[in-house]
Amino acid sequence: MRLDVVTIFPEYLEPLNVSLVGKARARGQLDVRIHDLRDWAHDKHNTVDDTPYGGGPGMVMKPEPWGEALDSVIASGEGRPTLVVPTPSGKPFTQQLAVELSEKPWLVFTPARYEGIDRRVIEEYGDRLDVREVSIGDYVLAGGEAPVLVMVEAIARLLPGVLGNAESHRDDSFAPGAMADLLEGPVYTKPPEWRGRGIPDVLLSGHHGKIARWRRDEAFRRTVVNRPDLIERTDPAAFDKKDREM
Ligand SMILES: COc1ccc2nc(C(=O)O)sc2c1
Repeated sequence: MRLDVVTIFPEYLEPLNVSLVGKARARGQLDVRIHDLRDWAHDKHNTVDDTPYGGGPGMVMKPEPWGEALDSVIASGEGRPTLVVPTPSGKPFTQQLAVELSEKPWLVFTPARYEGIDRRVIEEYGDRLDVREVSIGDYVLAGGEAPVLVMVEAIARLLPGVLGNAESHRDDSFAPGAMADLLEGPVYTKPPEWRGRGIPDVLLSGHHGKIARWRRDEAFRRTVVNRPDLIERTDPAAFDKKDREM
């Protein structure tokens, strides 16, 4: 997968050089290119914003630098990328969307600052590309760079060979399957006792069926407490089937 990010804060994307994404880049599984939008702002001050038509607070990102930047990025690759536009007014970023985007050959992210990007940019590229306007959640941020980091991690970990243990996907919170809409349950590791706290006996029993059932029950319990909204979405039949397999 190729992945481009156009931003006025390239340094904000430094975390894409480390850990899971950094290793995937080093292995050649991910081709990440970060571009400074100001390289396409040609006035003396590399201006990328201006006052909003119709008045109102703040500034709006000008269409010209974005148009030149996106034309340049798109011309530098093969085929047509999917444009991912982080915006508070976008559709929710979900695990399902992460899976869908992880199957695309080329993503271009356009994190905004100020009050957002002139609407005509989205319309211009929406005429020829698959454009996804996406929000990572209902809270107020100052720009789209942090959402890009979140989305890239969620997407990159789904790429073949990026996560060491293929099994790791299976029990992810929100991953497809009988645990599809349950949160992950508690996890434990050595030492067997820590500050007087031990390990649940079932995890030491070696009985895989009982362990699997305990983990599912704990996931269910945590979901009821923290995300009761997900319980309605869980298919009881999948549970019964899973019970029979354990
Ligand atoms: C000005 O650019 C912004 C501002 C807030 C914001 N919030 C996002 C989110 O995903 O919630 S993307 C985004 C972009």
